[in-house]
Amino acid sequence: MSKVLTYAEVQAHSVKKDLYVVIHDKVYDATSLVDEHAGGEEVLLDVGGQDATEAFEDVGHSDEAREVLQGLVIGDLKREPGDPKPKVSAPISSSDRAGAGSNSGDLRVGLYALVILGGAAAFGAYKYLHLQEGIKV
Ligand code: HEM
Repeated sequence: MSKVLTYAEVQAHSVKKDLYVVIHDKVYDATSLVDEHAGGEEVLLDVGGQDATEAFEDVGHSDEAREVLQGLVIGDLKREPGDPKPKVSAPISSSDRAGAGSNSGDLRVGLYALVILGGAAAFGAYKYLHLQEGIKV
């Protein structure tokens, strides 16, 4: 049973004994987590009743942490005009990563070409200089 909460409703739960956070526009009840959180209670209290997406993602939480998160979901956030904007526009999905991968693949091919051409040029220069030295002697 998934609820829809407004940002104002989430903000009303910002104390240790009643702590909601928003991550990727879903609302989580982090109350039970406060005492067990490996990152400490302070960081959770800091984002209590607010959008914690950026803080959560910046830490680079493990898949296990994401599973814990799934167990805490209570509903979806309904953004209303005037509410704070999403901190991070979209979760980094595997398809995004694949896209980035192919881009860096292109870049890598370019870099290889550069290294090979650079090597060839250096070899040519070396040979040329050697030849000149040879003529001088
Ligand atoms: C309600 C959502 C959250 C859940 C379910 C959660 C869960 C966890 C878990 C399971 C770990 C252990 C390491 C891992 O598996 O990645 C962890 C570590 C950590 N978390 Fe969170 N966390 C949440 C929110 C936050 C937020 C908002 C912050 C803010 C900065 C934060 C900061 C940290 C830090 C700094 C660590 C690393 C601790 C260490 O490696 O010593 N977490 N969290």
